[in-house]
Amino acid sequence: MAILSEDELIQIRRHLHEIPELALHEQETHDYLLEIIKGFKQDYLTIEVPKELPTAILVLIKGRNPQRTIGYRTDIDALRVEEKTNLPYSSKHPGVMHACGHDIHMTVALGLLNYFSEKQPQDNLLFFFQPAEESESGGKQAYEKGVLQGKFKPDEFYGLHDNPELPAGAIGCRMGTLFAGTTEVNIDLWGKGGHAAFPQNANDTVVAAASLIMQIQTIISRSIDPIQSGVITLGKIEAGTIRNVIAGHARIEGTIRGLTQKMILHIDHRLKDVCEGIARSYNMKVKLDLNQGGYWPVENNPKLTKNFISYMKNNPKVNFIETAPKMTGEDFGFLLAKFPGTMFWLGVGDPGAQLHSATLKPDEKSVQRGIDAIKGFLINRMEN
Ligand SMILES: CC(=O)N[C@@H](CCC[C@H](N)C(=O)O)C(=O)O
Repeated sequence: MAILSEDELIQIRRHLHEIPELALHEQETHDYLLEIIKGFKQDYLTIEVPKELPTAILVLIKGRNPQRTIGYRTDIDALRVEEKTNLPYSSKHPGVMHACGHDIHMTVALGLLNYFSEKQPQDNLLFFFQPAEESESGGKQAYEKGVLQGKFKPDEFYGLHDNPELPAGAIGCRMGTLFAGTTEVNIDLWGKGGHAAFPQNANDTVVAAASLIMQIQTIISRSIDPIQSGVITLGKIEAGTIRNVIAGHARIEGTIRGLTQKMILHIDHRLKDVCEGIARSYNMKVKLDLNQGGYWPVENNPKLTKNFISYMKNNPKVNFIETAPKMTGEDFGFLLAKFPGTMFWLGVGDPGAQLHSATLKPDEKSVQRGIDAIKGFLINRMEN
């Protein structure tokens, strides 16, 4: 195979968009990626599917005169979102959508891999197609299961996330923290169900959950320094079965965000206090389960990121935009705590939509522009 044209890349992206899969279940995506990668020139490639993480793919391109192994990571999973774009290549998997743009991420990675499989790089290049970014901490799992060891250990690591607010193909980055750390929150309340007409004989978890949700709102406004930042979003609540039965169980699911680990732990701590208070005042069992997994703050390495920004800023073909930190989470944060590197944004020019929205329609021009900018950076990095 020769170097893929922009049209061919867009066809690949559209196919990936049609087959979104949830974390750790990315089998069709994995098989399609592998089929494409096996179609590339194989002379310098070593391809491995780690048995410890079977939907992942590692591809090492042997360098001409390697001084280091440069890692490039893309995530491959999708979200439980029902697509509403009306695109002819909309998701064929009901209730699941590439609403976070990982189809764009994968296509950019394939474009880079395709280019360097034809034009052997100076350094070794490692491509990591990582499952489970949206949940289940695929990056942390890969690290802890020893997937990124031996010849697959990067000396430095790069990865991107698409950004609908930035123009298509623009590169966004900053020194320091790019993304927040997150903690997944699950709260179960157990009271006593009963007849709607006899609340005195029951212990209503809907009322307790409502009170808990309102008290949680005071954590950000009253317990943290307003100059610092944090978020608690409770995205899901379930309780009861029918209007005239008092619910004996309620469940709330949410996520905590903070730009430093200290802030996340502080919010975690306050949440525990509030849950304990609700348990006491409503006389019911409240179980709080907090799980940070691998969603650590994404801290860019100072030296490598300075070099990355300097290349992007000084390249007249790149629209570089210095960005503020965002409260999105990313399990690349865990990998950047283990390997020095840089995470950056790729603009996909869809300012009317947000990540995770059912109408997200990334501008496909971002794919080729992203490949060109990152390819230029990688070549420059290998030469310096
Ligand atoms: C870029 C992005 O949207 N990432 C996700 C990461 C999920 C974090 C974790 N599962 C949580 O919800 O806490 C995000 O929601 O920011």
